[in-house]
Amino acid sequence: MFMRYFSRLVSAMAGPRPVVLSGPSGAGKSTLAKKLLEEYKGIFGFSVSHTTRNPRSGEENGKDYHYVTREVMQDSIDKGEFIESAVFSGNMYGTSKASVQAVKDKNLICILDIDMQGVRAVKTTDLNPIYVYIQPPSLTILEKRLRDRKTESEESLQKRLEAAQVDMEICKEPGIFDIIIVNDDLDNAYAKLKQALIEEIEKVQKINSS
Ligand SMILES: Nc1ncnc2c1ncn2[C@@H]1O[C@H](COP(=O)(O)OP(=O)(O)OP(=O)(O)O)[C@@H](O)[C@H]1O
Ligand SMILES: Nc1nc2c(ncn2[C@@H]2O[C@H](COP(=O)(O)O)[C@@H](O)[C@H]2O)c(=O)[nH]1
Repeated sequence: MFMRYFSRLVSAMAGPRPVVLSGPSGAGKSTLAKKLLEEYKGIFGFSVSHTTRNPRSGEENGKDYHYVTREVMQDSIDKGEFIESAVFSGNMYGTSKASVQAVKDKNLICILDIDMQGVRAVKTTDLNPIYVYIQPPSLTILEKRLRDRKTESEESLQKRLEAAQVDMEICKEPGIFDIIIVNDDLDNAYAKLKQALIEEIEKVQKINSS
């Protein structure tokens, strides 16, 4: 009885579990994250990563990413300011401790959109997220979606497709992801994502209404 009460208290104090969205570039992670943030205002918060890549048209510094130089990013990593960092398609990306803390401070479910190297690194921390893998229906469809997005040079596109093939093998490792969602029809994929996160969503809704 006491132990049950104690473990509930500890889990309430820890706040909601974060959610990691991973999967190949172009699989639909940011599309799905944006839908969660839009539908559940005051429930989810986005961990704004740092990157050395250039902003795409329409992206905002501090909202989509913190855009920094390699020197600034490396210096922050060396100072221990990052939970994890990785080089993806020739650019540096990383999750700062401050970005996650800013979301946690508001008692929101923190969404991390990170690559497979980031997943491996987060697994060595005490963040305890729900790991969701967003899978494209096929590599052919992934390539079409990436090309249609018109954000990548041919070189970047090829690097991303190569990484996608590796990712799609790794994601089969037992226990690495809590759920794999095939993003074929967007509405179906989004419904599955919400279902996977319902416990955490209800936890925050309860806190907000009390
Ligand atoms: N279910 C879907 N059906 C058709 N197009 C989709 C679907 N989901 C996402 N898209 C489109 O595919 C493209 C890639 O999606 P998105 O940018 O969300 O991928 P991502 O996984 O966040 O990629 P990255 O890792 O490069 O940031 C976008 O143009 C998006 O509008
Ligand atoms: N390990 C990390 N990966 C990250 C982070 N932020 C984004 N990403 C991943 O990078 C690729 C490419 O993103 P894009 O915006 O250039 O298309 C994608 O797979 C993201 O998930 C991070 O902080 N750490």
